[in-house]
Amino acid sequence: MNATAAATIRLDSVRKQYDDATVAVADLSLEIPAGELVVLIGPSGCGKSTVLRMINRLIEPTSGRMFLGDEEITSVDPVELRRRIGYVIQHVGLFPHQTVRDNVATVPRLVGWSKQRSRERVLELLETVGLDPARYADRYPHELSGGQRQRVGVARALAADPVVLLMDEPFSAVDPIVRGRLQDEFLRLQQTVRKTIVFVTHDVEEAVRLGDKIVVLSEGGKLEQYGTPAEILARPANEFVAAFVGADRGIKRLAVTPIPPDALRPLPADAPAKPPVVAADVTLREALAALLEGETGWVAVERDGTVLGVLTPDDIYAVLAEARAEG
Ligand SMILES: Nc1ncnc2c1ncn2[C@@H]1O[C@H](COP(=O)(O)OP(=O)(O)OP(=O)(O)O)[C@@H](O)[C@H]1O
Repeated sequence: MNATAAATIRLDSVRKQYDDATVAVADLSLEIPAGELVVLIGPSGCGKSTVLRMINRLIEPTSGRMFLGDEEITSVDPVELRRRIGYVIQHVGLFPHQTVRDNVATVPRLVGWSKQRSRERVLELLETVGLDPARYADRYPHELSGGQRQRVGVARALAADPVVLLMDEPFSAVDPIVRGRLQDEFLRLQQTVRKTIVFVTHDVEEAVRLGDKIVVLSEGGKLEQYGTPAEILARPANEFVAAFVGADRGIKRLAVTPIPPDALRPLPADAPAKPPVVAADVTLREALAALLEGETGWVAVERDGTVLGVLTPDDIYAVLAEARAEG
């Protein structure tokens, strides 16, 4: 897929105060690098959606400035701006009386693409999000499952090749299994399209799984920490972040910690012919899952068919304890 260059998003002392004096976002400065997926998390009401909706000007900031690349977007025409920014929300908001094909073609048509170009783009995108166009393009939204509707929502948001994608709890209305699958697909999609994505969730696990970086906000849109998932789990900046990411952050860290090659032990002489095995590039979480499924009490780690060594539960524990001590 031909991707338009992604753009850096910069917020400079952005504030939103409502008429009733509620300060949703007090004074937020933040830079989201081009092509990265940054997740906003924080307790309910802390201003996550407000931040997102200020970026596409569905909510007008009270003060401060916002930039897309070098362009200040605080004062551009909001309708024109929104054509350059994809937006996906929890309940998708597909047009119920339009087919999947027409829903996805909404923005390409608005921006004046030819019928032919729009049609090709729709087919390409449906394939990309895992929906066979022959089966689904002419269905209506009510003829789809929740997960399929969410995929159409993502395809629609990507249709006119936006420079930025804003996603507000896009996967929280589907069951955990479908959510896991959508997250996996979405990560694969991001590998291809490399958009700048701002993703809101209240789910720490989702943030850790998807985010290149995570922004932890507290009430009033106050920035508590901005860092990679591994940094935030290993070294929460303060009590607020530690409490928010949870007492089980050791477990969560498994998902962002690679297998350290120097922690491997030699393959035991009495190893069975088919021990549990994982590839060397998976995380400790996958290694632990494979280990727990087998009966050996360890898991073999291999690269290109060669066993590099084995990992035991004690080794996994030691890696986490070491990282904690460093933090
Ligand atoms: N129109 C409004 N008038 C006054 N206050 C508002 C208005 N809209 C939102 N707020 C307040 O702004 C704050 C931030 O709301 P926002 O929806 O951004 O939070 P959030 O972090 O996305 O919450 P959640 O996780 O519950 O969706 C909340 O305290 C909310 O009550």
